[in-house]
Amino acid sequence: MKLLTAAQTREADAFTIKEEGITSTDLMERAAKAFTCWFENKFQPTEEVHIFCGPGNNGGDGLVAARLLHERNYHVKLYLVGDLANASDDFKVNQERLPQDLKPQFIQQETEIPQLQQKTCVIDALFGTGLNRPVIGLYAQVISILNDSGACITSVDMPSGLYTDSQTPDEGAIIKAAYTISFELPKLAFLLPQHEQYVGKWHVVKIGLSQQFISEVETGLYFITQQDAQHLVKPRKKFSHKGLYGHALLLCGGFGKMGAAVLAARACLRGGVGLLTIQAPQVGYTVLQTAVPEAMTLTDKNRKHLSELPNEITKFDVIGTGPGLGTERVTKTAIGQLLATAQQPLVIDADAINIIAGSEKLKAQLPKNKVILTPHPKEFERLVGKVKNDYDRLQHLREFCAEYQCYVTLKGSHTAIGTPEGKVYFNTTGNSGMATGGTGDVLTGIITALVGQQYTLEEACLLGVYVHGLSADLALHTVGAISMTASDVIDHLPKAFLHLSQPMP
Ligand SMILES: NC(=O)C1=CN([C@@H]2O[C@H](COP(=O)(O)OP(=O)(O)OC[C@H]3O[C@@H](n4cnc5c(N)ncnc54)[C@H](OP(=O)(O)O)[C@@H]3O)[C@@H](O)[C@H]2O)[C@@H](O)CC1
Ligand SMILES: Nc1ncnc2c1ncn2[C@@H]1O[C@H](COP(=O)(O)OP(=O)(O)O)[C@@H](O)[C@H]1O
Ligand SMILES: [K+]
Repeated sequence: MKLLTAAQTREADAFTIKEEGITSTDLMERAAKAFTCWFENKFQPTEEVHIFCGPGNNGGDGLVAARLLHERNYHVKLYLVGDLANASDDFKVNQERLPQDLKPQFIQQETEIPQLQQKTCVIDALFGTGLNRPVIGLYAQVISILNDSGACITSVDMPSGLYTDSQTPDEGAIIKAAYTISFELPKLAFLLPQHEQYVGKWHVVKIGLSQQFISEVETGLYFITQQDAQHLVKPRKKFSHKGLYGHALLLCGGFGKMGAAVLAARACLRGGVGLLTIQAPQVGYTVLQTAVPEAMTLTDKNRKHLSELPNEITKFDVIGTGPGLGTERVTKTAIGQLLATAQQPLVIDADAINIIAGSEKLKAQLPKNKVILTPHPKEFERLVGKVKNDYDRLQHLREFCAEYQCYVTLKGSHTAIGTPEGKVYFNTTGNSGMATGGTGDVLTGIITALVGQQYTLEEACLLGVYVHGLSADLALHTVGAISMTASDVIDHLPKAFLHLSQPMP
């Protein structure tokens, strides 16, 4: 599914209005109804609801929500903030439509800003996607007082003051919402960790924006939905055999870190690979043969560290490497050999990334259109240098993928997948239970398995991160976030694949 910029969202609104032959006021009514419907499910009419409206259409939504909630017997207090001489047309229409017994209070100076009790229910309709400069002055004072009050703030479409798709300047005030209710699609800003304190929990409510416009508009930004993931899963054929699902090689593990190889290998098997061979240093032999009996194990000549590639490397369909390797000199040499000789796709993680990041020569040797790198943010910075903020990180992601013609799954709460053509996909599954050692090794195993099964590199990244997060979401029900381990994520992979294999409604 696509993510739209603020400008594209405005175009989508205008297109929908024209296509359906409705007025912008009608669309506003529809949007505010969708918002109110969510709100009514969340908050009881017993509480006071304080609604703060700005001068544009976001404020217009606030006015409609005030009218609708008032009709439903909520105790509404309505505040219209700032100079309303240039308020939008739909704002003015809806100000006229307020019932007689719902009198707004006007806030034109700081002394008129109400002091709210902790936990007071607030709707923030100051600014949405039309924000065009940082919020300062009176609006910033309102935002600051609301934030400091400890009120429970629900933002309409966007937390006011936050830019939709670019870095908000430091001087701009931003609402800290508990909930943000976005119209039709999520916004890029919601997916970036630096905005967690502003966006709170976000939900999307449908307002019937033109599907034709959304399908035709050009964007490089996407988020992965369950439907997308379901479309990717390839059912198995009745007369299939293990030879059809790929022979994967994992070059993983080192002294004291053989667990990483075990996790990657188990995840690779649960990811559906046909055959799996692991090459590991000698200390890993018994561990791997015992912990992962389904896999074949080759031992390195080195006792503690990976130092060589297997002889018959051409027989493997995909090679995954990195988890638990360490960065010993011998291992660096082996990774250099791998990049120089491997003909098959490579899934590169953890210490293999660190080794490559430390050498411009190795970076230049990354084979084009054959590599998936799976760094966490620190590993990514080792590859590209220090980044200034989350937008800068995304820019580096696009540039790196274009320069090296590779795929990168930049891991995080919403893992971002960069492609050589400049697209970025955000994952929507996963939870904080995954913030524990070894979950990244599991992802390496899953993606390696998918590439082995002839998924394209892009498909393997998209399905891999989605199913990885989905497993953790399913694990949440049984083990919770605090106790979750990487092994729990592997244990729930079967359920996750079953979930995605069910026929679509
Ligand atoms: N279009 C539609 O049909 C639909 C739109 N919908 C809703 O509309 C929202 C977008 O509405 P919008 O485009 O009117 O912009 P909005 O976010 O209200 O702000 C613009 C106003 O704020 C002002 N302003 C801007 N920055 C400022 C600042 N820093 N400090 C002070 N002032 C500032 C700016 O003033 P100006 O730049 O002219 O001085 C202008 O008056 C969208 O998020 C959704 O909620 C839904 O109802 C669905 C149908
Ligand atoms: N708060 C979170 N929400 C969702 N996913 C998370 C969260 N924290 C971590 N993850 C996921 O867990 C994995 C952690 O990977 P990584 O840091 O490489 O772990 P390790 O190196 O210990 O294996 C990534 O796939 C990441 O997307
Ligand atoms: K808002």
